[in-house]
Amino acid sequence: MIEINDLCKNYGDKKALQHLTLQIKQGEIFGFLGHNGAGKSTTIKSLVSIIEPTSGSITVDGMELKEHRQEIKEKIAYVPDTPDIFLQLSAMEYWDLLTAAYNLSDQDVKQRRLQLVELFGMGEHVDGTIASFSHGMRQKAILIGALLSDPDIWILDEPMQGLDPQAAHDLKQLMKAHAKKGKTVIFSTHNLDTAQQLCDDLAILKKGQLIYNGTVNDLLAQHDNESLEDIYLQMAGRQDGGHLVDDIEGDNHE
Ligand SMILES: Nc1ncnc2c1ncn2[C@@H]1O[C@H](COP(=O)(O)OP(=O)(O)OP(=O)(O)O)[C@@H](O)[C@H]1O
Repeated sequence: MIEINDLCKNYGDKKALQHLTLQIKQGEIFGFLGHNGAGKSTTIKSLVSIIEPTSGSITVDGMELKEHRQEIKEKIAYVPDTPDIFLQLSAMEYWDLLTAAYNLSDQDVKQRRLQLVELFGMGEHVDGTIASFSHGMRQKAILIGALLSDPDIWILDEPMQGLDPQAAHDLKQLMKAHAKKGKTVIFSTHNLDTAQQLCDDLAILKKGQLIYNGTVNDLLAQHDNESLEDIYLQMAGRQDGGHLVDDIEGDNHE
């Protein structure tokens, strides 16, 4: 169980996260939704100790993150929202680096790495430098690296971004299978269909504040016959901007 209690993050005057409180249960797939700048990555980076919250706390299995940082880090695999890292390394060198950083033996990860490379169709690219990869191939290389160690908690920041439909489908299957094993999967997305397909619970953030926390089904049940997109846009979207597209493109419906 992950508990986020009254978490706040300020960047100067900017309140990126305001009093966020929620729980993420072991074995569930938990999704963060929200417009650009809503605070999804700030929450995720706080969970993986990349940024220090201004106030509030995070506990993982009863352990306070501030006091058990290393122990908790070892339970987590993290995929950042940009795959443009370690560009000068080859994919294999990058995976070897992670294998060493996580204290895994090459023997332990070899089979899993081969399986992941085959699944994501990266076989012919293992010796290519990450700099030479397309955006989607970089994303696949980062995903394979993160998933090498089969950790208790996956935290994936917009993981489908740039993936082709096959890879996106395969990743969703992996996420479901990981949760089915009793492990926890946390991800952010802008894709509402993906959220609807995968999430046991979700949080919708707006301008750093939590505006919904619960199941997709409960959210749909609260709004008779409306699509998740309509509900989401009513909750998180612009209140008054219906005329903007017509203003830009001209209203041809006279
Ligand atoms: N390093 C930083 N310095 C200053 N402000 C920041 C920094 N990182 C994020 N912010 C601000 O904090 C707010 C939340 O940003 P965050 O990256 O968490 O949003 P997000 O929901 O992940 O957005 P997106 O969907 O665009 O990735 C934004 O207003 C952003 O400009």
